[in-house]
Amino acid sequence: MAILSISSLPSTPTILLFLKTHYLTLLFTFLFLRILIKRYASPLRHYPGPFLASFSRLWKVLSVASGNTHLQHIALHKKYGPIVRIAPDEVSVSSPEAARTLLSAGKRFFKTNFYGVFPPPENPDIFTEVREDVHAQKKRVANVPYSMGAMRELSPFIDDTIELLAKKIGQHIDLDGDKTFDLGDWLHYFAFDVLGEVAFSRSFGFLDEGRDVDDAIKTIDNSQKYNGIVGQVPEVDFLLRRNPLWRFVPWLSTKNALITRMALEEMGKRMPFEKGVGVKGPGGRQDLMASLIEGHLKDKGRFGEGDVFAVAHGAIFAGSDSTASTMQSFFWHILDSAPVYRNLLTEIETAVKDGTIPADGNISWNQSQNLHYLQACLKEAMRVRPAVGLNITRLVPPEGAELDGVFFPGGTTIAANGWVLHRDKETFGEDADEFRPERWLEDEEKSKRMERYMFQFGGGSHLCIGRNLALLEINKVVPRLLRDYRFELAHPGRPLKANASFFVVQSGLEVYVRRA
Ligand code: HEM
Repeated sequence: MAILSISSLPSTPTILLFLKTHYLTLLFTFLFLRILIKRYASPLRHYPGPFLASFSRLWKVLSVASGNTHLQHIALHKKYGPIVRIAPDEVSVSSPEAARTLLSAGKRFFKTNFYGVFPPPENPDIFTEVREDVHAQKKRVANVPYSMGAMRELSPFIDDTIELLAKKIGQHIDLDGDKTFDLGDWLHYFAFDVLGEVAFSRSFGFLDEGRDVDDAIKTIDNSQKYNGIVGQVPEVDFLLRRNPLWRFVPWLSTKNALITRMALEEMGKRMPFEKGVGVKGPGGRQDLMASLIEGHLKDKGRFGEGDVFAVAHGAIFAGSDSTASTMQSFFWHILDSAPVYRNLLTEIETAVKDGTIPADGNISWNQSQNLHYLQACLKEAMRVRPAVGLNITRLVPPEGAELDGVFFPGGTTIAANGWVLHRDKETFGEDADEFRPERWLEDEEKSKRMERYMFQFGGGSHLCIGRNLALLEINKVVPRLLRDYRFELAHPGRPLKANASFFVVQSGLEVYVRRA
């Protein structure tokens, strides 16, 4: 047997010379091999999808950066079927049954690192906390102020905000009646001001000033764009926002943003928490911050001071664009369809005549629940245009798991997109792509089944904590506006502009408005 002597090995300078002269060939060979391994050595290799996605997460980054990832996912599933590979280790599923299992509490499909990119990085809140046990502890405290009972206590402050919105619409009619009115913007201001009242017993002043005060909406939207894109490659966050050098770039700091400032100011006013004095909002109001502080005082170890700030701050981030987007979708759809708008107005007018809802002033949650066609329109708007446009993602537990009869290996990321799930024909009917509120009123059993597969608020242990608040304010403001005003799209047939960053941020809901 020939023995290789040390002297026959290439010397270091020879290796360096080889690397220097062939580095490009080596680089391309390495990249080519990497592509082959990622694409073919993966247990997900059998699933179809875009070529780029089979070996790189770049497809996801580009998709989110385009702002159209929701529409791209609908198209992907139409082209490739129910399971599509959207990254080397990630598939998107279109089956609502699979999504139900994926989001079910106790099935151990935990959140991916995508969520960890959302601020504040130093103290995760309920949305961003990916450690399931820590999340459960925090959510137990935060669930209290978000219950429907607690929300209804705050109802008078939502009523005041509705009054202000109605007044502003009235002023527009008196001064500029023949000009268009951007209903979408005003609904956004409304959602923001409600959150200020609910969280801190203070209005943010958006409706008062009729503008995006301190560019708060813009700041959130820009932050969401960053979170959405970088969330696809979360490790990049350590080079950017989590990079200690980042905080020395003053214009990138969000410390001075209106919401952060207000949350910190309110916390400051109610300190020191230990004494339990002054914990409530002005006038002794039990607002979100007061409840969170009380939760902290009960168990400081599990719900720290940082959590009080993070959860209150997170409410504004998670609750404003989402609620605004939902109301914008609702109004656009009902105004885009003359028969739907006519039916809705007939229902409202009849309800006023028979006393189901009052002829003036605000409408209560219970009264609104009796407007069945309105409820159907709302569900249908949340079905065809859910406010979350990016994928909800979860990791398959290490031992692997089955979703709707298909086994996925441990560590696979599973993505589910509401825009895709809500278009499932088996569940919602052959015309699932269309906005048709009547589908909710045809058959009680069918309606219950559809309800089971609605994901506009997520599901399981991560079900949206703010859904009671969002539904309460929507159910109060929408029938009030429909009763008191008549709207007409300024650009009939023109779709809303929509950009999915995490929520679908929409614009272009311009209307003509007059008194009813
Ligand atoms: C119509 C309005 C809203 C919609 C459509 C909506 C939608 C959602 C969805 C789909 C999720 C699940 C995300 C996931 O698992 O990846 C979620 C979670 C969450 N939402 Fe909402 N949301 C709305 C309003 C609100 C409001 C008003 C607040 C707070 C004031 C809020 C706070 C949260 C929080 C904190 C979470 C994280 C819950 C958890 O992981 O346990 N949301 N929301």
